[in-house]
Amino acid sequence: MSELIKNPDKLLKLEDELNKVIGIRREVKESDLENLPYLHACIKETLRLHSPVTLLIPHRATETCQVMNYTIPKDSQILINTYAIQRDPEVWEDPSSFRPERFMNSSMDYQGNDFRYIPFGAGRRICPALSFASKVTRLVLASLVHNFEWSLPEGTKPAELDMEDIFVLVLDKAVPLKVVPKARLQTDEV
Ligand code: HEM
Repeated sequence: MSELIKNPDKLLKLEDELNKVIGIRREVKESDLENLPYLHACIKETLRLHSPVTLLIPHRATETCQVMNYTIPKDSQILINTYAIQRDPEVWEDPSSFRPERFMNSSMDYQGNDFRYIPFGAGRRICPALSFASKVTRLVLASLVHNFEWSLPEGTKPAELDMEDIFVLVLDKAVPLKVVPKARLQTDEV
């Protein structure tokens, strides 16, 4: 929500997709998700920039192994810095910008097959809730954007939003987002 409020053109694009696919007379359903590629791209881009588990869960090398030119001794503790990987300028164009479009018409997904993008980890210890989390985050974001118009409290400009992250157990927003909702659906369901 913070990135969308900060980038009103992206929010408009998402509202537009929701209006076209669902219309403004009913709420979003789980079965709509497969027809909302821009929504999915917004979630992927958010997980790239603001991956909650920035160093994955610590892993251990069960045997000495070679990774590129590095020898990893048996029993080393391994931390994978997804925060750095997913903002690496050698891999990502304009890495600090919120650009969901980079995931449109792209086969890159978060299933752990592409080490440039691993917000849920990879391999045997990949997040077991990947599929659940992917659906719930899309459903919640779609419902928030589809059911309400969002604006900032008077006097706050999108460009001034504080986007600093804070590292606790997972990465969180240092300054909570304050927004004002206004119902937009023309239905009695909300
Ligand atoms: C967007 C939401 C989520 C993200 C980005 C996420 C990400 C991750 C990551 C990066 C790992 C570590 C993988 C690794 O070290 O290779 C992990 C592990 C795990 N996640 Fe998630 N997760 C999310 C939601 C959830 C939810 C909702 C649950 C539970 C209902 C959950 C349960 C777990 C568990 C139990 C593990 C440990 C798996 C193991 O070590 O074998 N996650 N998750």
